[in-house]
Amino acid sequence: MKKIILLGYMGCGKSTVARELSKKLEIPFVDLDEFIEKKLGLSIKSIFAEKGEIYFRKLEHECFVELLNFTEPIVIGLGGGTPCYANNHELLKRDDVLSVYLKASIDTLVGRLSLNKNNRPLIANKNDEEMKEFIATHLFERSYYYNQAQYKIVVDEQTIAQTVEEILAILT
Ligand SMILES: Nc1ncnc2c1ncn2[C@@H]1O[C@H](COP(=O)(O)OP(=O)(O)O)[C@@H](O)[C@H]1O
Ligand SMILES: O=C(O)C1=C[C@@H](OP(=O)(O)O)[C@@H](O)[C@H](O)C1
Ligand SMILES: [Mg+2]
Repeated sequence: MKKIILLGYMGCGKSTVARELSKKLEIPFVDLDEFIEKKLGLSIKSIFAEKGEIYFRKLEHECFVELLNFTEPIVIGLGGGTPCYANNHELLKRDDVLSVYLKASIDTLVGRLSLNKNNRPLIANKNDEEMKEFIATHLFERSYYYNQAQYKIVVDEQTIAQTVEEILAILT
């Protein structure tokens, strides 16, 4: 079985959907952010604050490559920025991976992230209005990279279970 990689903007549901998908498939789930946090013994928030974003991006690339070198089947939830740095988007096209972009609209993302921004250093200090403006621009800049995924699912009207089912349908 190929390694399954979920990508997309912060709040699109990568971590949540990847966890549920791994249960259904009975294969391990690794969240790239959690893998990095365990490796350093620091939260993503602390890595950004203490070491800076460039340091994080280098580490994120190394950890992504390390996960891709696992030989067993695995579901990987990327961080929102992963495909957009260090040519990581090229790795989404490998024959041994199945990459899926979970595409969410600006309104969906703002709705989810405004309740859930404290551990996301890029948006932690923004109010709802600033966040909408930021996400609109940022999503536009990042879309090129997200669209390098092999598959795309529009998740706005979907429950977590429905998104999982769509990914399972791709696999069959
Ligand atoms: N239909 C849905 N699909 C995925 N996540 C959803 C959905 N509805 C609400 N959520 C919530 O949105 C948040 C998505 O966060 P998360 O999985 O951490 O996203 P990401 O890892 O892409 O940043 C979670 O709190 C999750 O419970
Ligand atoms: O979009 C980004 O650049 C980031 C997304 C985060 O992951 P989630 O998409 O899981 O929130 C995390 O990797 C870090 O805060 C940076
Ligand atoms: Mg996540």
